[in-house]
Amino acid sequence: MRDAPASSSDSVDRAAGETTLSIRGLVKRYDDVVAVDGLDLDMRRGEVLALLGPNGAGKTTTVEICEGFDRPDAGEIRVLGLDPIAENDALRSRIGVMLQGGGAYPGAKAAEMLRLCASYCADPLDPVWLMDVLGIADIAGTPFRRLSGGQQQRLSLACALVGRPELVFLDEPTAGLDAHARIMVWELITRLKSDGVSVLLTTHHLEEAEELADHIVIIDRGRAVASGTPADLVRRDAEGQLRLTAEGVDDDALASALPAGYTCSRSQTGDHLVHGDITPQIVSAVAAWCAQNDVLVTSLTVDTNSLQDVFLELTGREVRA
Ligand SMILES: Nc1ncnc2c1ncn2[C@@H]1O[C@H](COP(=O)(O)OP(=O)(O)OP(=O)(O)O)[C@@H](O)[C@H]1O
Repeated sequence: MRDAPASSSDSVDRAAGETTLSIRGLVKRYDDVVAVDGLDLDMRRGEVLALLGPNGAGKTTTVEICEGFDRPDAGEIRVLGLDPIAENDALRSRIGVMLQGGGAYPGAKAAEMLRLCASYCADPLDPVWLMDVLGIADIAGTPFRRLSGGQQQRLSLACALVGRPELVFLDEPTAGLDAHARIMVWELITRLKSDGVSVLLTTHHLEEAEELADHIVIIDRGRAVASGTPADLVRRDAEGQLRLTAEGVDDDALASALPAGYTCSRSQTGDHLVHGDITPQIVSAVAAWCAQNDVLVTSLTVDTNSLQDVFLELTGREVRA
């Protein structure tokens, strides 16, 4: 990445890598609401860590405590080895923060805002180059309040990155972005990672976490309910399973066409799952049954859950306030 933060490593060995963020036993209460309830978390240098969870799960609270914007009620937090409250001055120049909802002066022009952020940094990136990379060069003279939601998001991201941070907190960085802008942000995050920058990202887009994250932690009601690589999570409980995506499948009829002991069920996302010893003959039998019953198969895969299945299984299907 031209003009980007100094490089250190390309890939991360989780066991061996240097810890850039460590959270132990984090608790945060707001009156009678327990926003974070004994959370443990680790991030390594050059790693993209995605925090997933339903609305109100405690993601933003966790991120804001790591940034030093809020005090924990209990627990130990170290960001780049520093206490985010007691050592905030030393920490601030080493991290980048993209808040949910911006945090900008409404009348300030886009380029002015970015130059102001750059002026606080010892060795900033070139603001003109950064606006170009993020596709917002042509709104440089536009006041913040007149920018579209997606342009405001990208400007906030530029402000988070201009100081060449070692660790970046991105709270829902692609919320409200169109497909082109989202891909641009994904490419930028990938480039940051390859330059050794650690990225903590919250998102509601599960495919974003699957695409970008080295490690995912799913949070529910302030607690980590699962963690692992995207591949680990989708393999969870999936051994001996064939997934069929197709309209018009009767699970009982399909099961009765297979040898004794095989069962069929619906997944949380509406796919059909065949359980049992999945052999080439069983895959072939399922495909043959679909052909005989005029069922068009759009996907047939072995031994995986979707991340959405795992997420819904762990956090339930009800909509949270
Ligand atoms: N300043 C605050 N005062 C009172 N309650 C708060 C405050 N900040 C967060 N909460 C509560 O703490 C809980 C966790 O909120 P948080 O914003 O951390 O969740 P989240 O996982 O980021 O949610 P979302 O995905 O909706 O952004 C929620 O019940 C929320 O209402």
